[in-house]
Amino acid sequence: MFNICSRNSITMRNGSSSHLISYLKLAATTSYTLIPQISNRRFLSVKSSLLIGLPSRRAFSIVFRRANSFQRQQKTISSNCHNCWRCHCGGYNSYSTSAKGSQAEGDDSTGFCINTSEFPPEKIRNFSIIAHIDHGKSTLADRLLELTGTISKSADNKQILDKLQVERERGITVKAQTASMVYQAKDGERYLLNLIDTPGHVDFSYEVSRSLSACDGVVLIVDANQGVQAQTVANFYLAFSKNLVIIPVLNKIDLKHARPDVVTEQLHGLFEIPSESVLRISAKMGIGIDDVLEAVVSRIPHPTGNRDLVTRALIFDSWYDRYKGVALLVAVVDGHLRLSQNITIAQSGKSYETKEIGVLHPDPTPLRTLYAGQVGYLYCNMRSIKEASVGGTIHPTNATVEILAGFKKAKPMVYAGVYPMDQSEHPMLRSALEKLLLNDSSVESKVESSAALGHGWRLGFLGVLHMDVFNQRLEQEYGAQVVLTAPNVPVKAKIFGAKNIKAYGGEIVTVNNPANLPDPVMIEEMSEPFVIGTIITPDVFLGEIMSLCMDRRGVQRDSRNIDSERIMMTFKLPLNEIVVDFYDKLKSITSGYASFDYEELGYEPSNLTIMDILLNGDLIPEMTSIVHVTKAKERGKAICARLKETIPRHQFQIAIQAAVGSRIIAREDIKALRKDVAAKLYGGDRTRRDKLLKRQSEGKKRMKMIGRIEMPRETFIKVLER
Ligand SMILES: Nc1nc2c(ncn2[C@@H]2O[C@H](COP(=O)(O)OP(=O)(O)OP(=O)(O)O)[C@@H](O)[C@H]2O)c(=O)[nH]1
Repeated sequence: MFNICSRNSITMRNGSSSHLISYLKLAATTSYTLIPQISNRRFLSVKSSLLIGLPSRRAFSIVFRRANSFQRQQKTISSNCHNCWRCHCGGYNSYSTSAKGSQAEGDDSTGFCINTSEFPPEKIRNFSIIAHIDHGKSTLADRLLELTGTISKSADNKQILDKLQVERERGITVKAQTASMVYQAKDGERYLLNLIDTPGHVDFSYEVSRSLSACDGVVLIVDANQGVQAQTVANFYLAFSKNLVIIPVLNKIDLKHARPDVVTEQLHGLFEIPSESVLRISAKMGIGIDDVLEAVVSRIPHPTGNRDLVTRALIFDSWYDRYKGVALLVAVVDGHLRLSQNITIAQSGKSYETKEIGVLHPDPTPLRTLYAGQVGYLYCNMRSIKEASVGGTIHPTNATVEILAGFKKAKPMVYAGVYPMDQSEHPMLRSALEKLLLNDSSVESKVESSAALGHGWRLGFLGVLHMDVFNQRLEQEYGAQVVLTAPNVPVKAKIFGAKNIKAYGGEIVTVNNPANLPDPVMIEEMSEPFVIGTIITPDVFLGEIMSLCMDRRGVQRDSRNIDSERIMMTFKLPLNEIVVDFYDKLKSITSGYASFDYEELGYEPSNLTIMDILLNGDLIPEMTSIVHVTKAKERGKAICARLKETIPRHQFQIAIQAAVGSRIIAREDIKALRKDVAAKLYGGDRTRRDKLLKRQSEGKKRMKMIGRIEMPRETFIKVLER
């Protein structure tokens, strides 16, 4: 009997059940028994659509067989196949075939029935793929998975590891993904390769830096056409600073305009990478992929852990499963992690029993043990997100171990308020946020409330794209409709006067919400965050880029040619000036040829001021912002004009004002709705008409003094939304 170890789950993720149907048909017409790799629930949820077109009741038995066999797998793992994660039989059968069903029984030639205990640290390689955005990381990951037989070859394999809907829609990776695969190297040995595909955009660099902690080397991809870009530089130095082995790879050599020699020269000039160590591949066409695998095996060192020591595992990611609770992604450093083992998280001191343990292959694939050097996931009935600490050390309960170095906490660059559309949805939004925050540990959250928007949260993100993606994930994955307020960067205020310092709990107050800024009379000095921005561009755009940066209060630090046409410039820029639309502007003036990346420089004193918005003299705290003195007028005018467009006309005139202290710096008026009170007059004395008009204008004056400005919630949202 054969098991058909298909890549069904991948087919499902792509939104098509056609492959699965064909396997089922195959199973129905032959004597095969299908034991697919996807979870019970997903399988059963698509059951009805799978049954369409299947010939007999046999199809039913296949479906139910799957459900039963999965449960059996949890309970009985036979001695035949202790750690069989490849064929997923859980010890139920000794041998299996590939998805093509072409293997004969007992044929182990492509590595079926893998026992993870076979792979001591020397036979393991943990590596990440890093690159500038769109240089081909996920495409290379697809080819590596195909070549190692982890997934079956198919034209449908496009960015398999980009699992989130937002990633598929935007075509970018936002979440690092892990996949384990087995590779038969040219030296005749079989290696367990744990690959982590990382995001390229600077806003997700925390994902990259966390992933690198579980790796011993990286594959640095550079597009052979575009050459070195800003994030290539940032990623290179990140890997370099962590002492990781770097395998430089030029991708897209199939492109007509590829310039592999020029790009190799760039790598040599910028990073002193020897030209002969640079691999040339085309991930799309599948050229040179085995060279990458060979380089991974031969150049990247194996993990240094020891199986005989007390277990220590580093938690480097987590996510939430609706049915199983919190999943932890771990890198086992020493010893081993077993099913039904009592473990403790050193940082929290809390203990659990492991309920499921496995590897991502690339879908969660249960097994019994994870050994030193291996990377996998575990469920341990953890329900609360507060218990899961990314960067934490797992050890056996009752053992004492040295805690592993964790991660620096991510420093949010941009803050925004998140409120439910309707306050009745507050509990639902809270639960959605908790789950998503578990999945994205770089987001900071704090409860806050606003008179206009009710109870909500102030969230800190690594950038505006990060904020957008988070918002989209809240909507798509949790159905939460939220109001996102305009993003702002944090500022620091230095307070003076012992009494004030005591009241604010310190001399320096970090303000994430402009409405919470201490009274300006108490502030001695304000500082804002600065960054070092790196721009790589063809030199013809030099002039426009210089004026854009200067307009954004930038100061040039450095400039150097990276080849005969391209230049790399660095600027010191205030984060506030680049956070929203700088990159878009840069792309538009350079027709998309420039790339931009930045790194934090810290806070520096700056001439900042607080700008209030008043409606008929009343302060609207939600609209308060902190701006540079030189930009206040421009910003004030823009906000007043936007408010004028969105506030509906009232019976009385509305003055919209932007003020810095007591000085009004911008003003717009919304004219009153005019009722023709003299309409019913037919002739008569002129004084009768004047009297009516005078009474009307007095009424309006009174209304203006006591009348509330009706700002429908939607109006508020429109102005606050970016
Ligand atoms: N011609 C050609 N195109 C390629 C090659 N590799 C990738 N691409 C294309 O480049 C685009 C980006 O590829 P991805 O694999 O998504 O790039 P990425 O680096 O993972 O992107 P992010 O995750 O967003 O940073 C896709 O349209 C791919 O089809 C290649 O070798 N040749």
